[in-house]
Amino acid sequence: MENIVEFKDVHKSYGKKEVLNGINVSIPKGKIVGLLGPNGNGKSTMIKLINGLLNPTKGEITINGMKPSKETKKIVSYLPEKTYLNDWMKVKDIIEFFKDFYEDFDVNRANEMIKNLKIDVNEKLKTMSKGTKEKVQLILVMSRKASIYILDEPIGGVDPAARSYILKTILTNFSEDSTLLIATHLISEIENICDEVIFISNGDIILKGDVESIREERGKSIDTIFREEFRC
Ligand SMILES: Nc1ncnc2c1ncn2[C@@H]1O[C@H](COP(=O)(O)OP(=O)(O)OP(=O)(O)O)[C@@H](O)[C@H]1O
Repeated sequence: MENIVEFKDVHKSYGKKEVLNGINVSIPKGKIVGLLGPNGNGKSTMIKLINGLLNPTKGEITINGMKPSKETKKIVSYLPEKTYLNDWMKVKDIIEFFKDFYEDFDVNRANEMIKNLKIDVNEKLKTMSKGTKEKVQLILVMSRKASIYILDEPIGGVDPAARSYILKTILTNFSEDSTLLIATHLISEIENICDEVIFISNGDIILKGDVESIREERGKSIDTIFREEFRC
């Protein structure tokens, strides 16, 4: 199976603190992959490394065979944990901004989702609730025709009804030759859309595999396995 992202012996330290301890993992093309782990275990660090926002202390990361660079940014659609958008912008201005900035941005797809979620295009991000802001950002990211979508905690602030709509929308828009990597704590919500899961614990990958096979082998849901593995 072809892989879109590969981590080869990737270490990452912040000062003296090592937070990734030599990660070897690959993300296959065409799959929806859940990156799961408790707070502070290295999920965002892995995602920032893929996006070239951080450099590994040791080891190598490739996306479609290329190191993270300007070229790889063209094929990666990334939803960061914290917004980088200007608060004073209206939804319609942000859509224009994305249209100008990304060649692969599908305005019609964005407008349709905005309409279905009853978001006012004249509202500024500044005055929106946390959940609505999250919805807007997710819509923008999912409206690109990218090779890989990377979502860092995308639906934490969104109410359950909108969550189902959003997950459904992700699936509807998802083309079979693209890949989705989703880091989240909301495992029960996403386990039914994931093909594969990766568990990260203290900077090590402790479980990786096909969701169906893991469930069958252990006779438990991914959510239950997670709760057992990371019991406080
Ligand atoms: N800029 C930084 N400087 C120092 N330490 C950092 C920095 N960023 C992250 N860390 C530390 O690295 C570890 C991993 O953090 P990371 O954000 O990757 O975890 P996470 O699994 O994404 O957590 P969460 O689920 O809470 O977002 C944590 O102990 C965190 O405190």
